[in-house]
Amino acid sequence: MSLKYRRVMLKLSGETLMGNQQYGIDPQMLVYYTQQIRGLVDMGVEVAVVIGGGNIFRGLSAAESGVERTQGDYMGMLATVINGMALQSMMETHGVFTRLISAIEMQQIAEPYIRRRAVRHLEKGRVVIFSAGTGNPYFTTDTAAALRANEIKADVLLKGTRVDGIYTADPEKDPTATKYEKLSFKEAMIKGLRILDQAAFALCDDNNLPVIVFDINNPDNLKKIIYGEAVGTLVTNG
Ligand SMILES: Nc1ncnc2c1ncn2[C@@H]1O[C@H](COP(=O)(O)OP(=O)(O)OP(=O)(O)O)[C@@H](O)[C@H]1O
Ligand SMILES: O=c1ccn([C@@H]2O[C@H](COP(=O)(O)O)[C@@H](O)[C@H]2O)c(=O)[nH]1
Repeated sequence: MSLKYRRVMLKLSGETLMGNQQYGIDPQMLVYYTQQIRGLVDMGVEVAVVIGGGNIFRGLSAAESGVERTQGDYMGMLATVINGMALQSMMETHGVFTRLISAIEMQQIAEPYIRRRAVRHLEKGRVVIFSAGTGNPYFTTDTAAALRANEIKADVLLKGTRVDGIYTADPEKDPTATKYEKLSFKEAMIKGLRILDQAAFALCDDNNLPVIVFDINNPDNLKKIIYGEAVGTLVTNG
C-alpha cells in the first residue's frame, strides 16, 4: 500500500500524557506515544512532533489564579520542554533516533531551532521533537505545530487528542454535538470551533496545509491516516 503522507507533523496532547493521573506524566502513556511514533518511522514516514503542556501548566488558567499571564505562558512553554525530554528519553530507550529542539535557548538540554537543521534531521530518519512552543507568550502548542509544520513543509498536521474529531460543539460539554467528517478552515473559524486555536487554523488555511483531528487513544488510527483512510475530521481550504 502506498503512503498518502511522507512527512507529518504530529501534535500530541499534553493532557493525554496524564493518562489516569490528575497531573504530570504517566509512563505508560509515554510508552504508548513512543510505540505510535515508532510505527510511523517503521513505515518510512518522516515524523516531527510538537507536544503540549496541559498536563503540567497552562498560562491562561494560571492567570485566572493570579500568575501574571506572560510569566505563566513561559512556564507553560517550559512544561512542554519537560514533556519533550521525557518523550525523547523514552523513544531512545526503545531505539528510536530523536532530536529535541527548543524554541527557547537551553543548549544543555535541547538544540536551538535552525530550520535547515531540523529538516536535515528528518531526512536522516530522526524524529524531531519541537519543544517550548513558538517561544512566544499568548500562543499555544497548536499554533507552534501549525507554524513548524509549514516551515518544514510537512504534508499534513495531525492533531492527536482525546476526542475522535471536530464536533459542532465541545462534545465533552454538549452531548448533542455531532461530528464533522470534513470541514473547511473558514467554517471552523467562523463557527469558533475551539479544538484548534484560530491562529493555527489561519496559518494552515493560508498555506494550504491539511489538518486531521483524531483520537490518539485508538492505536490503529495513525497507520490508517498514513494509508489515506478517513479517520477523525479532515480540515482543508477546499
Ligand atoms: N468543536 C469541538 N470539537 C471537538 N473537541 C472540542 C471542540 N471544542 C472544544 N473541544 C475540546 O478540545 C479538547 C482538545 O483540545 P485541547 O487543545 O484542549 O487539548 P489538547 O490539545 O488535547 O491538550 P494540550 O493542550 O495539553 O496539548 C477536547 O478534549 C474537547 O473537549
Ligand atoms: O507558543 C506557545 C506555546 C505554549 N505556550 C504556553 O504553554 C502552555 C502549554 O501549551 P498548550 O498548547 O496549552 O498545551 C500554553 O497554555 C501557554 O501558556 C505559549 O505561551 N506559547
